[in-house]
Amino acid sequence: MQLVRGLHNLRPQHRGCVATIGNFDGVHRGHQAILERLRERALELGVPSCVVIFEPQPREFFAPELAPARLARLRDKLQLLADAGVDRVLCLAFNQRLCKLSAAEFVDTILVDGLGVQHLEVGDDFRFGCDRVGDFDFLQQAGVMRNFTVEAAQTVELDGVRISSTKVRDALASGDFSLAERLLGRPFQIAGRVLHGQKLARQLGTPTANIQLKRRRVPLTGVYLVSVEIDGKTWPGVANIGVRPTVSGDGSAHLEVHVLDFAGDLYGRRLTVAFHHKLRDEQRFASLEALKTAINADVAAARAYWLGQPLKKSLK
Ligand SMILES: Cc1cc2nc3c(=O)[nH]c(=O)nc-3n(C[C@H](O)[C@H](O)[C@H](O)COP(=O)(O)O)c2cc1C
Ligand SMILES: Nc1ncnc2c1ncn2[C@@H]1O[C@H](COP(=O)(O)OP(=O)(O)OP(=O)(O)O)[C@@H](O)[C@H]1O
Repeated sequence: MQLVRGLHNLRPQHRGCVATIGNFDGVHRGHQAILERLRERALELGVPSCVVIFEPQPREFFAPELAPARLARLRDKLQLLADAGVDRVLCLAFNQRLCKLSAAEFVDTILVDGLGVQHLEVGDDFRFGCDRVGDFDFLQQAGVMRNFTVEAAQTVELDGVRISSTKVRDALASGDFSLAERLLGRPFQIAGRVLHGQKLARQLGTPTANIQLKRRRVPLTGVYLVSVEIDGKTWPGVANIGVRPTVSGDGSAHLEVHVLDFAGDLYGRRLTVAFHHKLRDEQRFASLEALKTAINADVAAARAYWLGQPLKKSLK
C-alpha cells in the first residue's frame, strides 16, 4: 500500500482512482464493509482504491482536550487499511486551511484536481467541508457535473445499532471485550515496542514488558487478561494499562504485560497485545508489598481463566 502525505505530494500518475473519506479509527466492521465495496469497484474500473484520512482527526484539531482517545495510532490504522486491501492512502493534514475549504472547494481541489476520482464510496451519514455542509446529495450533484459516480454504503449494524468507532470506545470503557470484538471483527489490540522500565517489576516477582504507547490518551485503563503473540505462538498474559499510582511517575499512561511462563528477552521487540477480559480497576496501594499481593492475585486469576476456558478461536 502506498502512503501519500499531503496534497502537494500527489503526482499526475496518482490521478484516476476510486476513493472513500473518513477517520477510519479502529477500522471496524462498518469501515471494513466500505473498504470491501471500494475494492470491488476498483477492480471493476481497473483503477487503484484510495482512502483519504486526516491527521490529526478533525475533532482532535477543533478540541484536542475533548477529542476521544484513538482506538489505533496512525501506524496501526495504516496497517489495518493495508490488510483490507487498500492500494493507496492520502493522509491530509487537518489544519486551518483544510477546515476552511467549502464543500465545493473540497471536491474540486482534492477529489477532482488532486485524485481524479472516478467513483466515491461513502457512508450515508458522511459529511464534509467547512461547517460540514457537504453531504451525500451534494456529492451526487457534484459527481454529475465533474464526472464521477457516488454510492452510499449500506449501514452495518450489530443488534440493530449502527457500528461506529464511538460504540467500540464505549464497549472498551465498560470492559465489554466480547462486544468490542464483535464490532471490530477481531479482538481489540494495542501494538508497541518494548522499552526498559524502572526494573521494579522483577522485585515484585512478575517481570513485565513495558510497551511504548506513544499516545496522549488511551481508550481503556485497568488490569486485563490479554494474549500476546511472540514468534508465531500465542501466550496468555495479564496487563496493566494506566498511570501506576502506587509507584507514581510522570502521569503518562503505560502498558505493562506479564506474559505467563515466558522467560525470554523482549526488549526492543514490537508486540501486539490483544485484550479479552477486565479483571479490575487500577488502584493506588499503600505499599509495594500490597501491590505485589494484588498482582499475584491477578496472575492467579489469569491462570484460572486460561485453564478453565479453552482458548478462543481468535487466539489459535
Ligand atoms: C497485572 C498488573 C497489575 C498492576 N496493577 C497495578 C495497580 O493496581 N496499581 C499500580 O499502581 N500499579 C499497578 N501495576 C504496575 C506496577 O506498578 C508496575 O508493574 C511496577 O511498578 C513495575 O514497573 P517497571 O516495569 O517500570 O519496573 C500493575 C502491573 C501488572 C503487571
Ligand atoms: N456502520 C457503518 N456502516 C456503514 N458505513 C459506515 C459505518 N460506520 C462508518 N461508516 C462510514 O465509513 C466512513 C468513515 O467513517 P468515520 O470513521 O469517519 O466514522 P465512524 O466510524 O462513524 O466514527 P465515529 O463514531 O467517530 O463517528 C464514512 O463514510 C462513514 O459514513
